[in-house]
Amino acid sequence: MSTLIGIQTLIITVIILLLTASWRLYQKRKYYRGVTSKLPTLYGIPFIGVAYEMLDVNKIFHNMSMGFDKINALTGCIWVATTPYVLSVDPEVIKHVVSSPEFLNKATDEYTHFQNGLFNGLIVTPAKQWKADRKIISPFFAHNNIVAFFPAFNGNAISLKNKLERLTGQGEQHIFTIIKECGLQLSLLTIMDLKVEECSDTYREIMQAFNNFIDHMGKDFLYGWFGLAFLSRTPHYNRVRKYLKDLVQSLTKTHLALQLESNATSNIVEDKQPMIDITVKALRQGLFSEKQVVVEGFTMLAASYETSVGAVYTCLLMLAMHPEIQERVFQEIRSVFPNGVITVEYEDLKKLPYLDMFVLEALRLAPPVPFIGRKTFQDSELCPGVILPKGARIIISIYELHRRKEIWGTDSSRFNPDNFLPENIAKRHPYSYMPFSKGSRNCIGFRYVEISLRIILIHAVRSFKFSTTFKYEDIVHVPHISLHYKIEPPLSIEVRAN
Ligand code: HEM
Repeated sequence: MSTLIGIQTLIITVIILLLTASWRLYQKRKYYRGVTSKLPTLYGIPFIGVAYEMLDVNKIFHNMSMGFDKINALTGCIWVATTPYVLSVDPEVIKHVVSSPEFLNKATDEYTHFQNGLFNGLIVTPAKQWKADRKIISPFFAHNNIVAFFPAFNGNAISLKNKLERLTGQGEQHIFTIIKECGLQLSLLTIMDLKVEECSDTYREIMQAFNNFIDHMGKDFLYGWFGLAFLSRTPHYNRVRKYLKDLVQSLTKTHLALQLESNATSNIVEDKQPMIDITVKALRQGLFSEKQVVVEGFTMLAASYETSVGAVYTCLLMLAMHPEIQERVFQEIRSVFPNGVITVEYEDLKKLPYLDMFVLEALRLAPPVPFIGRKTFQDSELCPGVILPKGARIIISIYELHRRKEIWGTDSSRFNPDNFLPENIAKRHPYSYMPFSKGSRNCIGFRYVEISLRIILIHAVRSFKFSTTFKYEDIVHVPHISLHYKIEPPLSIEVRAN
């Protein structure tokens, strides 16, 4: 008898839960009817939406591309579980989104992995606080400050070159770890003013902790799509997080003491200012709290490292996979540095237009940040006739935008630096290409990386010839915190005679 009552109670509970969930879904669909009646919409299965399309990470970019083909439009709406997302690869819509103040907030669901108490700085700062924070940090990215870091950029590129040299003549080798080591060293130096000896235990510890942390964040990001982010928050994640937090906190304290000691009121600006000097100065002026100094430092460290190392690896890979293009890049670099490269100056960078085109094309086909997401904080017009209600999420797939056939032609996936000949650029909408996003909330570090990346390539390409047996067509990109490769192809490195 009691078993029967138990079953009855269970059935009634399930029915009530189902009815409540259905009612909430109905209300949500009603709330978004103004959008879904105007934009082509993929509803998928009730309560699941098209989430099943995202289960296989290796196919996400492919499925997204198919999705746009299915709706036969450049802007549409998809339901993932019970949440609608407006997706666009329409340059005109994108222009409006990234330039309008009502879209300045980030789509919090897509950035949950940043909310770990360390990384939740400028990238995810709510719009109302973001402008002031960005202004405080921006002197680090001022032209003169970046140029003052040229010796650091050159030193780092030489360090990478020396490490690659040890792999020459040894067949195909995995070089991504080496690139990451050098990338982290550069970020620690320019952002945290921390120079760590390569063979030291501290260096190994930081490297390991940082990579572990990024791996955890990657899981956090992928699980987060299904509301399961808590699965990634393991005790190990917390330990690594604490180690890194303590590290940045102690660096902050040291810098604060140094600044106070040297001259508490001095306004003399050093020739180059690592970012920590700028944020600690803001702390002294009462513009930042100590927590903000730590969070912004860490955010910058991670934002610069993860994206830059991906860009360096992609560029070397593209050179290896396209020998004729590599030869052109090399010949151009040789014409500017006929006797080899000792150091690269700012003026040298202006003499390498083909290298520029090559880099632009590499970031087109493998943009390190493949998606960006925004959220409306009031009802906002997306495009004529379509009003997004408050709280609507908009995803811009930079990856897909950079490959649309409507924009880049029928062989849009082919690696072709000529896409960036001035006459070809002129034919395209300016918002067809945006590896660093656009508008006021674009990548604050884009000049930093444009310069540091080119310096690395100049040193590397002038010294070595890269090749690989891995085929360009077999590359599979997967989303992580930044764009990753399902398989990271190994490269062969040979020393150039001259
Ligand atoms: C190839 C390398 C890089 C690429 C492709 C890249 C791309 C991007 C993109 C697309 C955004 C916009 C993100 C969004 O709206 O969600 C962004 C934002 C940002 N990037 Fe980068 N980035 C790169 C390197 C760097 C470097 C080197 C730094 C720092 C030294 C940096 C710091 C930041 C920060 C702090 C933001 C947030 C800006 C804000 O919201 O005001 N990035 N980046």
